[in-house]
Amino acid sequence: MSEIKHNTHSTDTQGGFDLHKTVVLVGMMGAGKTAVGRALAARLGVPFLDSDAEIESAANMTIPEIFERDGEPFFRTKESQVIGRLLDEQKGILSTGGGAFLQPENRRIIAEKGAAVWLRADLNVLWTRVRHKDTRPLLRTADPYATLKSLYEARVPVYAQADLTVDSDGETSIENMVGRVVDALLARPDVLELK
Ligand SMILES: Nc1ncnc2c1ncn2[C@@H]1O[C@H](COP(=O)(O)OP(=O)(O)OP(=O)(O)O)[C@@H](O)[C@H]1O
Ligand SMILES: O=C(O)C1=C[C@@H](O)[C@@H](O)[C@H](O)C1
Ligand SMILES: [Mg+2]
Repeated sequence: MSEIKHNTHSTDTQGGFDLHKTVVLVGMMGAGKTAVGRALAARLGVPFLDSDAEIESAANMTIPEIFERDGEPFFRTKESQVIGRLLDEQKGILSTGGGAFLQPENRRIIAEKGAAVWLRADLNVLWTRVRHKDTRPLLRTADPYATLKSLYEARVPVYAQADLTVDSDGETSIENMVGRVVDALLARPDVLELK
């Protein structure tokens, strides 16, 4: 009987991975930075960090509460501090908030200490993922779709400055996205290698 040969693919890896720098997930609200980031960290066996979650637990408030009480500029300052600290503390997967990569100083520190991966998704896909949730203060407007669209148009050229882009279409499961990100990262041996 002939032996069945498998392609060498991220999903077949059993020997583990060597992560050389923190992978920083960037992209719009609903891109899957948190959901894909958590599953990616589990796949690679590395810590998962989320700047939004860190800010919420440090403040003991939700992001909408922080925006309401202290304002967006305060949140952005905290976000930069948290991203800087997390990049210094340990290597892992760092999911950022949707606006984090817009700040030039954040892009500089991410480029210096990590590798940025843009999780790209079409506007309509993002909208279906965020429309029923009230957890994004920037979308608390009279026309949240129009707000999402204008943020999308303004931000896409900035996200495109990430080191790598991984596309998510409407049908892509979170596990599939993890496979796509792993494959993209393995093409960058300065970031990720098989053991
Ligand atoms: N590829 C995917 N397939 C199916 N569902 C997804 C996918 N990516 C994300 N989702 C779902 O979309 C919703 C938003 O995802 P998530 O919270 O990870 O986005 P985010 O990029 O972290 O957004 P934010 O910038 O607001 O933190 C979640 O319910 C998540 O499970
Ligand atoms: O896109 C944004 O600017 C934001 C996205 C979320 O992750 C949070 O960081 C906050 O709601 C702001
Ligand atoms: Mg998130």
